[in-house]
Amino acid sequence: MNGNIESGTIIVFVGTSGSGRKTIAHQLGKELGFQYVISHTTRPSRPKETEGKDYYFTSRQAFIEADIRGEFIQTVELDNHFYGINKADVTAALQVSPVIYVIVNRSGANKLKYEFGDKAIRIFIYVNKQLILERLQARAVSEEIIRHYMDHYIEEVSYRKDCEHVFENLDLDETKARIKESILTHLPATMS
Ligand SMILES: Nc1ncnc2c1ncn2[C@@H]1O[C@H](COP(=O)(O)OP(=O)(O)OP(=O)(O)O)[C@@H](O)[C@H]1O
Ligand SMILES: Nc1nc2c(ncn2[C@@H]2O[C@H](COP(=O)(O)O)[C@@H](O)[C@H]2O)c(=O)[nH]1
Repeated sequence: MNGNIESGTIIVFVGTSGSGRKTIAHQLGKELGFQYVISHTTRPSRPKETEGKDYYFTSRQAFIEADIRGEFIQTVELDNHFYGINKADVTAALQVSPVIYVIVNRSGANKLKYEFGDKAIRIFIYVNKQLILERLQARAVSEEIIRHYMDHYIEEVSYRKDCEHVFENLDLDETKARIKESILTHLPATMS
């Protein structure tokens, strides 16, 4: 393992935005007792998002200053907004649970793989572009967010070849069951 990251397993949920990553990650995290590491972001919060639950929403200046102090394990800039995972949040989460999880894009997944090595398990979740569009429209998501998801689709979907496990999320319960089974293969039997 690189850097000073303590030993522990990190489940990295990655994939195409709108494919159901958050739904699956949080439901499995709750079921299996994994601790979530909340990202920090400079993007404005969206309807129904809560500070300290979905993200830590922060100003651009505060984010940059924290980055200069070396507080982030990884950062990315997407559509003029910064996102990052704070090292102290990772440390704190690992004190609560030996298995933690994050939801990030491909560059974040790459960096976490580099830092955690074999202890990072990348779970790639996707559905086809048309299905994402239909799901977003059914939820009356804004045109701006839909465009944001669609713009990054090709870049994100091509990352699946690099991940430890890949899942198409058609039936939610079935996908969750398959992901759970895969995750458990990486953990001691006492955790199942
Ligand atoms: N298998 C499924 N079938 C139908 N709808 C689903 C399925 N899985 C998740 N959804 C729904 O799709 C929507 C998007 O899911 P979610 O927010 O979990 O996606 P995401 O990939 O985390 O997206 P984001 O990029 O916003 O983080 C939610 O309304 C969720 O309830
Ligand atoms: N590399 C990182 N990616 C992150 C982080 N937090 C969230 N994300 C990913 O960014 C996109 C856009 O998110 P949105 O909430 O604005 O739609 C999505 O793929 C997230 O999973 C992070 O800390 N690092």
